[in-house]
Parts: sequence; C-alpha cells; structure tokens
Amino acid sequence: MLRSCTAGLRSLWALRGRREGAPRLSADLQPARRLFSTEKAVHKDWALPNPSWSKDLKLLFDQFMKKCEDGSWERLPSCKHTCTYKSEDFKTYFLDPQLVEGEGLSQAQLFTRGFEDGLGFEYVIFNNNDEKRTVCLFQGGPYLQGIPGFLHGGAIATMIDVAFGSCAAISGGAVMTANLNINFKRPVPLCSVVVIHSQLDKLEGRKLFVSCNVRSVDEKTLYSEATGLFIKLDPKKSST
Ligand SMILES: CCCCCCCC/C=C\CCCCCCCC(=O)SCCNC(=O)CCNC(=O)[C@H](O)C(C)(C)COP(=O)(O)OP(=O)(O)OC[C@H]1O[C@@H](n2cnc3c(N)ncnc32)[C@H](O)[C@@H]1OP(=O)(O)O
Repeated sequence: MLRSCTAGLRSLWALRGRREGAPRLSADLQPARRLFSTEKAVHKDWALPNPSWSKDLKLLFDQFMKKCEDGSWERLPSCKHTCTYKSEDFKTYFLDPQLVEGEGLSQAQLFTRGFEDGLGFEYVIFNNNDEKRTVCLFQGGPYLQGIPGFLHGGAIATMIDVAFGSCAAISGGAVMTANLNINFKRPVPLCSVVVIHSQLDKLEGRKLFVSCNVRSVDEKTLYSEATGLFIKLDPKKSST
C-alpha cells in the first residue's frame, strides 16, 4: 500500500501550531524515517515511472529499486498535493481554519509536482539511512528551459533544494533551508537525466550541513556541486 509522504508536512505544520499553543505531537522533530512511513495511503505517489520517463531514468530507477530489496535503500514516496489539508489531524494542529479550508491552500501543490507528466520535474529520491545520504534521479522537462536547449539554473537549484530537504528532513524532522550555495560547472541538457548525490555532512545542534554533486548518468560529467544549511525548526519560535 502506498505510504503517504505527508507526515513530514504534518510534522512541520504541527510544529507551527505548537508554537501558537497547540498540543504537542510526539512525532515532531524525531529523526524521521516516520516522515515517510506513518500515514495511511490516500494520495497518488508521483515518484514512480510514467510514460515520459526516458530509458536512462527507468534503468536507473530499476537499479535503485533492486538496491531497496535488502533494506539498505528506500524509495521516498512523493505527493503532488499537500495532502494533509483534508485530514483531521492536520486541522487539529493548524490553527488558522481559513488557511486550511481556504481556496488558496486547497489548491496548493508541491512546486516540483505542479507540471504535467514529462514537462517539468520528473524525479525520484532514494535514501540510504545508514550512510545518511540520498540519491535523486532527475529528468528536467522542456518547461524548465533556461538558455535554449538547457535547464534553467533555478530548476537545478530547486531540485537540489528538494534533494537536500529530503536528506536533511530524514535526520532532522521539520527543517527549512537557511542557505544554498551552488557552483554550476556545466550546463545540463534539457530532458536529460542527472543524478544528485546528497550527503548529510554534519549535524550541529539545530544545524544540518549537507552537500551534493550533480552528475550525468555515466558519471563522467560533473554538472554542479552544492552545499546547504538546513535548520531544525524551533518549536518555541514563530516562523512568521
Ligand atoms: C521543509 C519541510 C520539512 C518537513 C519535512 C518534509 C519531508 C520531505 C518531503 C518533501 C521534501 C520537500 C523538500 C522541499 C525543500 C524546500 C525547502 C524550502 O523551500 S524552505 C523555504 C526557504 N527557506 C526559508 O524560507 C527559511 C527562512 N528562514 C527562516 O525561517 C529562519 O531563518 C530559519 C528557520 C532558517 C532559522 O531561524 P531560527 O530563528 O529558527 O534560527 P536562528 O537562531 O536564526 O539560527 C539557528 C542557527 O543557525 C544559524 N543560521 C541561520 N541561518 C543561517 C544562514 N543563512 N547561514 C549560516 N548560519 C545560519 C544561526 O547563526 C544559528 O547558529 P547558532 O546556533 O547561533 O550557532
């Protein structure tokens, strides 16, 4: 059964709620495989092959799915909509009912999942919990063009942020990006597949330091290198 990816968001929103006096969720801030594993299946998982996936992407996907068989790796599911909006749990911890019920938020989608199949971000992230690292297989579609024929740098930065965010959230729970530093070394051809290898380098109090490299499928081309700083949200502080 599909496991929901919304527990992470619930964790984040619960934390926000708690800052304003809502009851504490025990799952909050726990290093968290549970971010990806506690909810019942309610929404489609988009981190799975669709007809727009190239041969390269499908091949890599199959290779990583094989690595999942012994439990050393796990595929992270990915929802398009911020699914918890309709859950009772979410309402319990989100204190502004207008935001929960309102048009704006009901239409909210994860930025990277807001495109038709194949046109934007096609990706799947695999996590190796013991090694504190993730691998993101990413095919950037035609709507992500920057200079003709190549991916927009902002699209690459977005994908790196998502890859980092997942890597950091697994260890840190509810985290936010504080700093991203990217060196773009080679332009990424539009519609090609790249592999983003992310690593949690250091955990220092509430600070999670991550780094990654973005490579071609054959690993010969290094497209980008990046570092990031994620901060575990502090339940005593307001994020707005
Ligand atoms: C993200 C959700 C996670 C939930 C789980 C999801 C599951 C995964 C599912 C699906 C993956 C999707 C993944 C998507 C990823 C996208 C992520 C984003 O787009 S996040 C939006 C962009 N980022 C912001 O808008 C932040 C804005 N900034 C802030 O809100 C604050 O600055 C914040 C929360 C980052 C820190 O604020 P403070 O008040 O809590 O903490 P202070 O005291 O300022 O800093 C703590 C320590 O960090 C250092 N620090 C803070 N910012 C720094 C910086 N920019 N550079 C260096 N150090 C910094 C400080 O110097 C301090 O260090 P000392 O403890 O004193 O040693």
